[in-house]
Amino acid sequence: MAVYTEVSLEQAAGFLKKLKMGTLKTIEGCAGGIENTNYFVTTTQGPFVLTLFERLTAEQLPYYLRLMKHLATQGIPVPDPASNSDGDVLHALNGKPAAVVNRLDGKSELAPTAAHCACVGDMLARMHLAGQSFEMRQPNLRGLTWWNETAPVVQPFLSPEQAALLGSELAYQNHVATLSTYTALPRGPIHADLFRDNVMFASGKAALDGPKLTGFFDFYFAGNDAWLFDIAVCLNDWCIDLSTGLADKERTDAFLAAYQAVRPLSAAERALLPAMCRAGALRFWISRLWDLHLPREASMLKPHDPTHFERVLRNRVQSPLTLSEILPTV
Ligand SMILES: Nc1ncnc2c1ncn2[C@@H]1O[C@H](COP(=O)(O)OP(=O)(O)O)[C@@H](O)[C@H]1O
Ligand SMILES: N[C@@H](CCOP(=O)(O)O)C(=O)O
Repeated sequence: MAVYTEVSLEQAAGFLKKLKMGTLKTIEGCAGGIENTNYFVTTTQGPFVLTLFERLTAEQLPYYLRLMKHLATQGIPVPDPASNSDGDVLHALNGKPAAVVNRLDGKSELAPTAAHCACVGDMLARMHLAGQSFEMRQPNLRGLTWWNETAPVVQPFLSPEQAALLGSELAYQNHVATLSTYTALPRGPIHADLFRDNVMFASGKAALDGPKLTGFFDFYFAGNDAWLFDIAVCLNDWCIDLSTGLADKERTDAFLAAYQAVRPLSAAERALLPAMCRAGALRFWISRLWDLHLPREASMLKPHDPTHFERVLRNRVQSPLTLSEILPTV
């Protein structure tokens, strides 16, 4: 659980009342998540999620919240932030920036099949296309610049062998960023953290006919970047065997076929997918090392295991995706 800032029932009730969101009935700290303080709240108007932002600033937040509103308006299933009477979606509570969004139905699928991966690939491509008309711009704040800044901070905690891998992969990604194929990658708003725990699927009777995706959420790492990076982040989580860190071919093919049925990959994307899979693994290895070794104060906190992404990274270096996986039969 991650609750960094405590909110009392009275404080939440007053806050929701001012937003004209009904009378508070229940409030409960959310399990899962490591970045923000989240509470499930139920009011007379329904179930919502109240988020207090711990890391993000009032300058960065409008991009994420407006992007969610834009995507929701375009028919992509994402939480829609509540506005006040002035149309503002960013509020404040207990000295922290805060937002309230509708609570998505269903639950996360932590053991996805190829069918779940196909649902995510399909919706990710739709989300990328819908994001094209979003006018705000903000870089991916967990991109190459952040990796270059953060690697020296985590490096002292590594063995010589790990430090060598970190150094060589960082050098490789700095080189990739200079390639003309990299410059040619199509770009737009990306989620950048679309892991299994950031997607909801229908549960119970609603799932009897097969997986039904009910939403993407947690857009607080989103930014303008290569769509291919988003694809790589997904492949590194949805299509990896968590016990070995190895890619699962059936799920990889299902994800890529579904994505490409909506938006076929360009030549530059096909060329750089193996490199972006390494980039995606490097990004989360660094951030998990950072979270583990330089934690913030939290009343409830469960850091993720960095060695998992070290292993995924080594596997992505040793066994890059083959062309048949990159271009499955659509
Ligand atoms: N809009 C939402 N609808 C339903 N559940 C949500 C929603 N937002 C967050 N949650 C729940 O809260 C948990 C933590 O949210 P998350 O955004 O992942 O936190 P963090 O930003 O701290 O990583 C999620 O795992 C999910 O169960
Ligand atoms: N997905 C990241 C951690 C970010 O936390 P989230 O709960 O906000 O997705 C990881 O697995 O390292």
